[in-house]
Amino acid sequence: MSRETTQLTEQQLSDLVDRFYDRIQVHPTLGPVFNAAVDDWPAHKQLLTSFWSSVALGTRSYRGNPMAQHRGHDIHAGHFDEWLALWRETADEVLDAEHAALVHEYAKRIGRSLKYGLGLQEGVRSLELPIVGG
Ligand code: HEM
Repeated sequence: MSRETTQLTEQQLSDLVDRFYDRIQVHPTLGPVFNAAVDDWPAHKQLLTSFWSSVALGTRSYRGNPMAQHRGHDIHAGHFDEWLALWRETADEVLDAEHAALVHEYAKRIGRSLKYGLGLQEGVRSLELPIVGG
Protein backbone atom coordinates (compact mmCIF):
# COMPACT_ATOMS: atom_id res chain seq x y z
CA MET A 1 0.00 0.00 0.00
CA SER A 2 1.36 3.45 0.76
CA ARG A 3 3.62 2.16 3.54
CA GLU A 4 6.87 2.94 1.70
CA THR A 5 5.97 6.50 0.86
CA THR A 6 5.24 7.20 4.53
CA GLN A 7 8.50 5.73 5.85
CA LEU A 8 10.41 8.17 8.03
CA THR A 9 13.95 8.64 6.65
CA GLU A 10 17.34 9.49 8.11
CA GLN A 11 17.42 12.54 5.80
CA GLN A 12 14.22 13.87 7.37
CA LEU A 13 15.66 13.37 10.85
CA SER A 14 18.85 15.12 9.76
CA ASP A 15 16.79 18.08 8.47
CA LEU A 16 14.86 18.18 11.74
CA VAL A 17 18.02 18.08 13.86
CA ASP A 18 19.67 20.73 11.68
CA ARG A 19 16.80 23.17 12.00
CA PHE A 20 16.20 22.41 15.67
CA TYR A 21 19.81 23.09 16.75
CA ASP A 22 20.01 26.25 14.60
CA ARG A 23 17.11 27.50 16.70
CA ILE A 24 18.57 26.21 19.95
CA GLN A 25 21.71 28.28 19.39
CA VAL A 26 19.75 31.56 19.28
CA HIS A 27 17.11 30.60 21.88
CA PRO A 28 17.13 33.06 24.81
CA THR A 29 17.31 30.49 27.61
CA LEU A 30 18.41 27.22 25.93
CA GLY A 31 21.07 28.89 23.75
CA PRO A 32 23.44 29.85 26.57
CA VAL A 33 23.41 26.30 28.04
CA PHE A 34 24.19 24.69 24.68
CA ASN A 35 26.64 27.31 23.45
CA ALA A 36 28.67 26.87 26.63
CA ALA A 37 28.85 23.10 26.07
CA VAL A 38 29.07 22.63 22.28
CA ASP A 39 32.08 23.82 20.25
CA ASP A 40 31.57 21.82 17.07
CA TRP A 41 27.96 22.21 15.94
CA PRO A 42 28.24 20.14 12.73
CA ALA A 43 29.62 17.24 14.82
CA HIS A 44 26.89 17.71 17.44
CA LYS A 45 24.20 17.67 14.75
CA GLN A 46 25.69 14.52 13.27
CA LEU A 47 25.72 12.86 16.69
CA LEU A 48 22.10 13.85 17.32
CA THR A 49 21.05 12.61 13.88
CA SER A 50 22.54 9.22 14.74
CA PHE A 51 20.80 9.36 18.12
CA TRP A 52 17.40 10.04 16.54
CA SER A 53 17.99 7.46 13.78
CA SER A 54 18.70 4.90 16.48
CA VAL A 55 15.60 5.88 18.44
CA ALA A 56 13.12 6.22 15.58
CA LEU A 57 14.57 3.93 12.89
CA GLY A 58 16.45 1.38 15.01
CA THR A 59 19.75 1.97 13.15
CA ARG A 60 21.85 1.48 16.31
CA SER A 61 24.37 3.99 14.95
CA TYR A 62 24.44 6.04 18.17
CA ARG A 63 26.85 5.05 20.91
CA GLY A 64 26.77 7.20 23.99
CA ASN A 65 25.35 7.95 27.37
CA PRO A 66 22.87 10.83 27.19
CA MET A 67 22.26 10.83 30.94
CA ALA A 68 25.94 11.32 31.74
CA GLN A 69 26.23 14.02 29.06
CA HIS A 70 23.52 16.09 30.72
CA ARG A 71 25.22 16.20 34.09
CA GLY A 72 27.37 19.13 35.06
CA HIS A 73 25.47 21.68 32.96
CA ASP A 74 23.25 24.44 34.29
CA ILE A 75 20.03 22.62 33.33
CA HIS A 76 16.73 23.34 35.12
CA ALA A 77 13.32 21.66 34.94
CA GLY A 78 11.91 24.58 32.92
CA HIS A 79 14.47 24.00 30.16
CA PHE A 80 12.79 20.69 29.39
CA ASP A 81 9.44 22.36 28.66
CA GLU A 82 11.14 24.90 26.42
CA TRP A 83 13.21 22.22 24.69
CA LEU A 84 10.09 20.12 24.04
CA ALA A 85 8.05 23.10 22.81
CA LEU A 86 10.79 23.98 20.29
CA TRP A 87 11.16 20.33 19.26
CA ARG A 88 7.43 20.04 18.64
CA GLU A 89 7.29 23.27 16.69
CA THR A 90 10.23 22.24 14.49
CA ALA A 91 8.99 18.67 13.97
CA ASP A 92 5.59 20.02 12.91
CA GLU A 93 7.30 22.05 10.20
CA VAL A 94 9.68 19.39 8.92
CA LEU A 95 7.60 16.20 9.17
CA ASP A 96 4.12 15.08 8.26
CA ALA A 97 1.65 14.94 11.14
CA GLU A 98 2.07 11.21 11.79
CA HIS A 99 5.86 11.28 12.05
CA ALA A 100 5.82 14.55 13.96
CA ALA A 101 3.56 12.92 16.55
CA LEU A 102 5.97 9.99 16.76
CA VAL A 103 9.03 12.14 17.50
CA HIS A 104 7.01 14.33 19.92
CA GLU A 105 6.22 11.22 21.89
CA TYR A 106 9.78 9.86 21.89
CA ALA A 107 11.17 13.21 23.03
CA LYS A 108 8.55 13.51 25.76
CA ARG A 109 9.47 10.10 27.16
CA ILE A 110 13.23 10.56 26.88
CA GLY A 111 12.93 14.04 28.37
CA ARG A 112 10.96 12.64 31.29
CA SER A 113 13.59 10.01 32.03
CA LEU A 114 16.47 12.50 31.68
CA LYS A 115 14.67 14.87 34.03
CA TYR A 116 14.12 12.05 36.47
CA GLY A 117 17.75 10.96 36.24
CA LEU A 118 18.95 14.49 36.85
CA GLY A 119 16.72 14.79 39.90
CA LEU A 120 14.60 17.53 38.30
CA GLN A 121 11.28 15.66 38.24
CA GLU A 122 8.59 17.59 40.09
CA GLY A 123 7.05 14.45 41.62
CA VAL A 124 10.38 13.45 43.11
CA ARG A 125 10.98 16.88 44.51
CA SER A 126 7.66 16.93 46.29
CA LEU A 127 8.50 13.69 48.10
CA GLU A 128 11.48 15.46 49.60
CA LEU A 129 9.29 18.08 51.25
CA PRO A 130 8.95 17.73 55.01
CA ILE A 131 5.64 16.19 56.03
CA VAL A 132 3.37 18.97 57.17
CA GLY A 133 2.35 18.51 60.79
CA GLY A 134 4.57 15.42 61.09
C1 HEM B 1 14.04 16.55 26.28
C2 HEM B 1 14.71 15.75 25.51
C3 HEM B 1 16.21 15.75 25.27
C4 HEM B 1 16.83 14.84 24.52
C5 HEM B 1 16.19 13.69 23.76
C6 HEM B 1 18.24 15.16 24.52
C7 HEM B 1 19.21 14.42 23.87
C8 HEM B 1 20.56 14.69 23.89
C9 HEM B 1 21.58 13.83 23.34
C10 HEM B 1 21.34 12.48 22.66
C11 HEM B 1 22.78 14.43 23.52
C12 HEM B 1 24.16 13.91 23.08
C13 HEM B 1 24.74 13.01 24.16
C14 HEM B 1 26.11 12.49 23.75
O1 HEM B 1 27.06 13.30 23.70
O2 HEM B 1 26.25 11.28 23.48
C15 HEM B 1 22.51 15.69 24.19
C16 HEM B 1 23.47 16.60 24.55
C17 HEM B 1 23.21 17.78 25.22
N1 HEM B 1 21.99 18.20 25.72
FE1 HEM B 1 20.25 17.24 25.54
N2 HEM B 1 18.46 16.28 25.29
C18 HEM B 1 17.24 16.69 25.77
C19 HEM B 1 17.02 17.78 26.58
C20 HEM B 1 17.96 18.72 26.92
C21 HEM B 1 17.70 19.92 27.68
C22 HEM B 1 16.35 20.35 28.25
C23 HEM B 1 18.87 20.57 27.82
C24 HEM B 1 19.09 21.87 28.56
C25 HEM B 1 19.12 23.03 28.02
C26 HEM B 1 19.88 19.81 27.11
C27 HEM B 1 21.20 20.16 26.96
C28 HEM B 1 22.17 19.41 26.34
C29 HEM B 1 23.56 19.82 26.21
C30 HEM B 1 24.16 21.12 26.74
C31 HEM B 1 24.23 18.79 25.52
C32 HEM B 1 25.70 18.73 25.14
C33 HEM B 1 26.45 18.03 26.23
C34 HEM B 1 27.93 18.03 25.97
O3 HEM B 1 28.36 17.74 24.82
O4 HEM B 1 28.68 18.31 26.90
N3 HEM B 1 19.29 18.69 26.58
N4 HEM B 1 21.16 15.81 24.42
